Amino acid sequence: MASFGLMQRTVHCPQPLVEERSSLVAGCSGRGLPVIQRQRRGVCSATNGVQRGRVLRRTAASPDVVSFVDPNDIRKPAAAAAGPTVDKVGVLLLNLGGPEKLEDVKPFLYNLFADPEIIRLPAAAQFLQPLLATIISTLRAPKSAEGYEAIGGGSPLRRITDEQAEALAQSLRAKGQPANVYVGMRYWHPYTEEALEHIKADGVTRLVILPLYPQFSISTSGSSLRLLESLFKSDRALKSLRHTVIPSWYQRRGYVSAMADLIVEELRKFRDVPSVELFFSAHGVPKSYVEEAGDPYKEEMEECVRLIMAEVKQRGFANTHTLAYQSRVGPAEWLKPYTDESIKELGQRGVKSLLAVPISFVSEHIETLEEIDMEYRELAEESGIRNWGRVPALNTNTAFINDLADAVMEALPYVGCLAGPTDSLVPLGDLEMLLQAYDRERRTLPSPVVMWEWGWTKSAETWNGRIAMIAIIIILALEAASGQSILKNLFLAE
Ligand SMILES: C=CC1=C(C)c2cc3[nH]c(cc4nc(cc5[nH]c(cc1n2)c(C)c5CCC(=O)O)C(CCC(=O)O)=C4C)c(C)c3C=C
Ligand SMILES: [Fe+2]
Repeated sequence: MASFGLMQRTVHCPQPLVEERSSLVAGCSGRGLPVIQRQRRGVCSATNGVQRGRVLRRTAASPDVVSFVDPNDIRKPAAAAAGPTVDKVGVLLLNLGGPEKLEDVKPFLYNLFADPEIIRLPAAAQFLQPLLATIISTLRAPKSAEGYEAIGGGSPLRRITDEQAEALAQSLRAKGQPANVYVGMRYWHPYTEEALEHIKADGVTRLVILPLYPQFSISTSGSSLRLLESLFKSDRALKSLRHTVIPSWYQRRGYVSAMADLIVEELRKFRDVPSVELFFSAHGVPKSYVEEAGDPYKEEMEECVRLIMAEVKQRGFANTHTLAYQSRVGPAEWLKPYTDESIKELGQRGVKSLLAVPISFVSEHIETLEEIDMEYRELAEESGIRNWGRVPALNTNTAFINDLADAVMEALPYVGCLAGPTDSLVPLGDLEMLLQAYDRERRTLPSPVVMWEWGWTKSAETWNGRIAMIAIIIILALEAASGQSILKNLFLAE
């Protein structure tokens, strides 16, 4: 596995470092300042206490959170740096976005497949990305549209995310921390760019960036953060906006407990509760993201499930569980076990009752409403599973939203602590650091959709790109001539 230094070795953390906590509580004064947090509970992921010159330290807000601090990166505390300006707090919720009407499906898919974090081509072939995105979105659109039609003609994601934003603003107000909450979607309206325009127009002075994905993945939070980084770099006003990022929060007690509440509530609806298999279905990612680029997603997912199961057990339920990965797109290998294969296998093993728990996402969306509720439910029935249940997404669950509000308040003291004349999104290279932790070399990833990686030298890479381009032109020409879709079977394999 390449370039995944932060996650490679773990050391057990001693008890909270009390002296350091107090200096950090006081609004980032002291020697070094807390920045992006690679969070672990009980166990910290660290090499040996120092990571590329950065000191690992517990944060004030969360004693079980470890921050990376570069002792050379000392800037003024946020309060002092703010001067006399009126403090206006903003929270930017990052999400994926979804087509609201059937006509939106194709352009939405184009945006998704044009994202280099979804299909990362070799350098020499990057100019092909728009062409590929056009081809793939055109081929995928009918199948996707069928799914969106089955759930009422569009994605509920925008509505639910807006409701979450409103609920979060209310919760923050109730906790004595008023804030404007903005929604920035990656692939559909309201786009991240639009949210940033509002943030500037409203005169926000401190911004907390909160991806609505509990676990970090290159393809989700990573993609949104990379986009933000480039937008911040190219805008003078944004460059000086003090901000911090909460990269993932799957291990927060409030989130884990809210998930356990929902699971237990659904479990109790079964007649024979102990026999129910808890079936965590996570969104998949290509295996190469994890194994070649060091995406922490799989590790965070497994830990998340472990924490939720521990909480469920503590509440007196000793049910067995399975974690599987759904929604594979294209022919490349994704994280295993696949949800469909797992369901069949459970059926063969004689499981008769199954409670599906969607785990990668906190809103209802096409993959819960169509894939799980319709496709997997049918498959479960065919596999002999007679009793089926599904845990709802958290949406605006009060305990969950209150926990997000706590996360924002815990992050606020760190906003802008290290902001200085730097180009990086989070103070002084910490987005860089976060992204480098899994993706230092920005290696070419075998695309989830098409693959032609067989070179390993610069010139081979160039030739791969050229050959790929020629191949695509030939395929397009053949398609045009024959009127038949040659690529279709590839992309619609799932
Ligand atoms: C092709 C690669 C894809 C990767 C990698 C991927 C990762 C990933 N996605 C989510 C959450 C969502 N995905 C949604 C839609 C969606 N995602 C892909 C492809 C990849 N996702 C496609 C092609 C689509 C469109 C729908 C379809 O055709 O299947 C959505 C939006 C759902 C909605 O209601 O509109 C979400 C949410 C996660 C969490 C994730 C990796 C961890
Ligand atoms: Fe997806």
